[in-house]
Amino acid sequence: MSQKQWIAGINAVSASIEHDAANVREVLIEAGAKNPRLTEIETAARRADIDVRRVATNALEGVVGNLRHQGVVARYAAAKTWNENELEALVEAAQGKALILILDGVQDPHNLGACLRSAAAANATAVIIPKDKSVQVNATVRKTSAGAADSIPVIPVTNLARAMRDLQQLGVWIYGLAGEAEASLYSIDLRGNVALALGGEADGLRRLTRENCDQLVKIPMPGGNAAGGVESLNVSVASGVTLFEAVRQRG
Ligand SMILES: C[S@@+](CC[C@H](N)C(=O)[O-])C[C@H]1O[C@@H](n2cnc3c(N)ncnc32)[C@H](O)[C@@H]1O
Repeated sequence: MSQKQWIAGINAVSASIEHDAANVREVLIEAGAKNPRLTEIETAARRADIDVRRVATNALEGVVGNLRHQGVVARYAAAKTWNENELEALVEAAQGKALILILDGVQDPHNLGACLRSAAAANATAVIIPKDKSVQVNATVRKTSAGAADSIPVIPVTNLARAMRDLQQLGVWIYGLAGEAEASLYSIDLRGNVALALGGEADGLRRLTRENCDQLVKIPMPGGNAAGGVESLNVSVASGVTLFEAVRQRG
């Protein structure tokens, strides 16, 4: 069953109309707004047979709260939601080339959105997030992901350690990304069934997650601490670097 979600902002709404009009149920535009891009959205929505209404600003805020809406929001029938029972079929369908991103406790919706965008661009199989202690896919994540939140399977799991063991049973090798690891990302083979586990902004990989990885690897930072006082990369940057090393190796 699909879920109704609101998306906000000029780029997000126009992209949804352009790429996925069938799932856009309704567009609300701020009454009296003069921005020509809003008029373009109105025209595109009407052309795609989507209901469009001009409404007061507080009606827009009523549906998306504090999210920056730039005068336009859309009610979107989001893509299918996934659950952990579907992981096995996804891994099997990848035919020995599953590429899974595990995000252990990412809190910032912009970071999760950026990770999903990179994962979709890398043609990853799925992204796994814990149901607890992690931001879930919400309107901000959807907006930041530029549509990826609805194109890549995002699987919230109740027990991340158990999901990792299930993946290992399916023949998936799990690499944990940790700045203090001995081995370098560039020394490992990422061509088979692999999962890449990254930690949240403040705490990194939790102990149990770390213990369930087959190997920990680092992204070498030549400047490191000495150069700019930087101890680690942002989780979305680290995800992008790691996913695209896998893409490079897979040719
Ligand atoms: C902002 S960092 C977390 C920093 C956190 N204070 C810690 O102690 O790990 C978020 C995640 O990005 C990944 N990461 C960041 N820099 C990395 C590096 N140089 N090598 C490997 N992973 C890195 C790790 O998975 C980390 O948990």
